[in-house]
Amino acid sequence: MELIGSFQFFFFIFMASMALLYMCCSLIYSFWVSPVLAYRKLKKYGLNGPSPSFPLGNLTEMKKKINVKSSSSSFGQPNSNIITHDIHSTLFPYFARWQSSHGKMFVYWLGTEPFLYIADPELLKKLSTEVTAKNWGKPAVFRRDRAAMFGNGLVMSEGDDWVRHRHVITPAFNPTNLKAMASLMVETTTEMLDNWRVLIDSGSQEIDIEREITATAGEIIAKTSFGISYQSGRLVYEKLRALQMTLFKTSRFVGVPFGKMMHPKKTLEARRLGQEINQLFLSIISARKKSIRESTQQHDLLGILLKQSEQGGFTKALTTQDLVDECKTFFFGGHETTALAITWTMLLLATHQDWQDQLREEIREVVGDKEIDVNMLAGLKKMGWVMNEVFRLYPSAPNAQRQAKGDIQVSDDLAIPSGTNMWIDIVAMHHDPALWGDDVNEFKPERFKDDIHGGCKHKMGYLPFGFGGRMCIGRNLTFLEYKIVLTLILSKFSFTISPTYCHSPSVVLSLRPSNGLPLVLHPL
Ligand code: HEM
Repeated sequence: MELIGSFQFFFFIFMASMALLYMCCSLIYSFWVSPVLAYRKLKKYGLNGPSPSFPLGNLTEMKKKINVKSSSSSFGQPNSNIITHDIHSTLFPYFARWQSSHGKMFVYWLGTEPFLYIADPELLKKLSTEVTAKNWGKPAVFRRDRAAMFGNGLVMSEGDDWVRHRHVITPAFNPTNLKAMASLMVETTTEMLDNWRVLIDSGSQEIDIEREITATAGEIIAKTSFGISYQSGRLVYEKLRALQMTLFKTSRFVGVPFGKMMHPKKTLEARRLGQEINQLFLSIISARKKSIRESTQQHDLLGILLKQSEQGGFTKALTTQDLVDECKTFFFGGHETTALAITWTMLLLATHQDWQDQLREEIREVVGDKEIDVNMLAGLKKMGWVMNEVFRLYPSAPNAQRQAKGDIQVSDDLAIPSGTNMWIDIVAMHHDPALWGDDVNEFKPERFKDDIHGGCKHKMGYLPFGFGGRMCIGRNLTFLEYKIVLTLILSKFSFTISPTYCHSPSVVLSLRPSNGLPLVLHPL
C-alpha cells in the first residue's frame, strides 16, 4: 500500500517536472530560439539593421531617443513663432538615425519581434505586385495587443475572414449612403459653431479647436455609424478614449515576452474597459436588430450592415461579435483620424492667412448663401489641394503595418521570409526630400493643383490612406466630412493662432498636437 502511495507521489512529481520542462522549452523556443532563427534568416536574405539585445530588442534605444526629443530646444515651446513641419526626425529620431546608417529598409526589433522598416516606395510597389490584399497579414503582436480596440474587425482581420468583412462593408460606404449622412454632419457641425459663438459672446475668444473638433467628429461617427445621439453615444465614446490611452500605456513593451506584466494594473483596466465596451455595443446592436425589421430607412453604417447581413444569407452574414468588432473599428478608425486632419488644417490655415482667404473666396463662389449640397463639394478644388497637403505633412495615420504570410521573393537578391512584420513609415516618405524636392517641409497646397500625387517622384510615396486592396475603406466618408466641416467653419469664422500654442506633434496611435490647438476666433 505504502509502495503504491510513494509510486503515485513520484509519478506525480515526474509528470509535473515534465510539464514544467515542456513549458520552459516552449518559452525558450518562442522567445530565444525562434527569434535567433528569424534573425539568421533575415541576415541570410541580406536584411540587417541595428543590433538587438534580449529581451528588449531595440526598445532601449527607442525609448532613450524619445527622452532626447522632449528636451529638444525650439520644438514644443509656447509662443514659438517657428512652426516647423520637419517633424520626422523629432517624432521618430531612432528611425531617422537608423535610416542614415542602414538606408530606407532595415530590420529592427520590438522585443523579440523582428520588424522590417520600409520607407522605400519602390520596395512597396514590388511587394504590392507580389502579394494580394487577401494574403497580407497583420502583425500578430499588434493583433493581440489591440484586441480590445479592434477585435477581429476589418483593420486586423486576415485571409478569407478579411474578404468576407470587406465584401459586406464596402457597399455601406457607397456614394448614396454617404450622401444620406451629409445632413447629420451639417447639423452636428452647426451646433458646434453656435456654441463657439456663445463662448465668444461671453468673452472667451480662444478655443481649443482639437478638443472641439474631436468631440464633434465623435458625435458625427456616433450618428453616422450607429444611429445614436452623441449623448447616448457619450458613454461609448468616453470608454473607448479611456481604453485607447490605457492601451497606449501598456503597449510600451510591445513584443517583449510578458511585457504586459510590466503594467499589471493597466492591463487589467484595459481588459475591463474592453469588456464594458463590448457589452455597450451588444446592447446597441440588439436594440437596432429589433428596430430594423420595422424600418426600411437605415442610413447609418450599422443599420446598413444589419440589413445586408439579414438579406445576404448565410455566406454574407456577420456574426454579432463581428458587428461589435466593426463598430469599435469604425469608431476608432473613423473619428479621430478625420478630426485630426481637420485640426491640422486649422493650424495650417491659421498660419497661412492667404490660403484661409482663398478657401473662403472659393466657398463664396461655389456654395454662396445656399445650403451645402453634397454635389457642390467637388467644386471646392482648392480645398481639395489643401486637404491633400495636410495629409502629406501631418498624416493622421503615421504608419501602416503588414505581416508576410509566406516567403516573398522581391527580386533575385532579396526575399522577405514568412512571418516578417513590416512597418511602413508614412511620415518618413511624406517628408523625404528625395521624393518631394527641397521644399518638402513647406506648406504648398498648389503641389496638388494638376497632379493627384502632388509632384511626388514615386506613385507609392504618398500614402495617407495606405495602399493596395487594404487601403482605408472610410476615406470617402472622411473627404465628405472634411469638406462639410471646413466649409461651415470658414463661412462663419476667421481665425489666428493663439500665442499660447505649443507646436509639439506626437504619436498616440494617431498623429496629434500633444498640447491641443488653441486658436483665436473672429465671427464673420
Ligand atoms: C483622415 C482620415 C483617415 C485616415 C488618415 C485613415 C488612414 C487609414 C490607413 C493608413 C489605413 C491602413 C491601410 C493599409 O494598411 O494599407 C486605414 C485602414 C482602415 N480605415 Fe481608415 N483612415 C481614415 C478614416 C477612416 C474612416 C472615417 C473609417 C471608417 C468609418 C476608417 C476605417 C478604416 C478601416 C475599417 C480600415 C481597414 C481596411 C482594411 O484593412 O481592409 N478610416 N485607414
